[in-house]
Amino acid sequence: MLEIRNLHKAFGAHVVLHDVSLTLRPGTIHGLVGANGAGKTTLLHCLYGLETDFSGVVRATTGPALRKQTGLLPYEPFFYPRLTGREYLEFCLQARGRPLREFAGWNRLLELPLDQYADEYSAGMLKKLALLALLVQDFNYLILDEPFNGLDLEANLLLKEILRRLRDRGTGILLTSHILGALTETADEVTVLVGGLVQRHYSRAEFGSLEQDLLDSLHREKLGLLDSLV
Ligand SMILES: Nc1ncnc2c1ncn2[C@@H]1O[C@H](COP(=O)(O)OP(=O)(O)OP(=O)(O)O)[C@@H](O)[C@H]1O
Repeated sequence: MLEIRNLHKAFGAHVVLHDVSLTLRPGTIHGLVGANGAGKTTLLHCLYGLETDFSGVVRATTGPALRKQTGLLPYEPFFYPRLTGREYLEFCLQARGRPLREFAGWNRLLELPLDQYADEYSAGMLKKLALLALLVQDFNYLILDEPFNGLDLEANLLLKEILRRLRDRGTGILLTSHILGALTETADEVTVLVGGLVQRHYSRAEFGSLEQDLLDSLHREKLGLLDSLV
């Protein structure tokens, strides 16, 4: 299990995460939802060790160190423009000390032109390349920041199915999305972050009220704003 306990993170005087706790169990998909600026990416960065200046506990409760058994899809992955897709995948494997392998199986699904340079890829193709680099590595846990963003309809459907199958064979997946349907169709539980605080954890059985709660809080906020304007 990956555990975040009492995570507190500030940038200077700006407190971005207040005492956040959540767990990612093997064989589950855990969705993280929240408004722009709520702290989702910061939370993922603290979990993965890209931010280190925080208080609280982040750890894998069993097995090797968290980063050894976890793959991260950053919100904006970096690509060397003059590496081909295939070279990028090989680079990712080598950087992890993993043996090189054939990518054809997974790429029959994603259909990337692996021998073209990354700077010839569209934004959606780059997203697929970053996902492919994770899929070929068989991680125990995946942390995915907006994995559906920028993918075409077919790739969105495919990714949902891939995530469900990985979950079913034991992978723990923590993902953020602004597309509520993508979360409720795949996730087993959802955590709502508001202003860096966990507002509530929802189990799958509670997803019906999740949409209504989000709508209510949105409406309350917007109506309050409207009252002050008109
Ligand atoms: N390196 C940084 N320095 C200072 N402030 C930062 C830094 N990174 C993030 N922040 C601030 O932390 C807050 C949370 O940002 P974060 O990117 O975690 O939000 P988010 O929930 O992922 O938003 P979005 O949905 O827009 O991606 C924001 O107010 C942001 O301005």
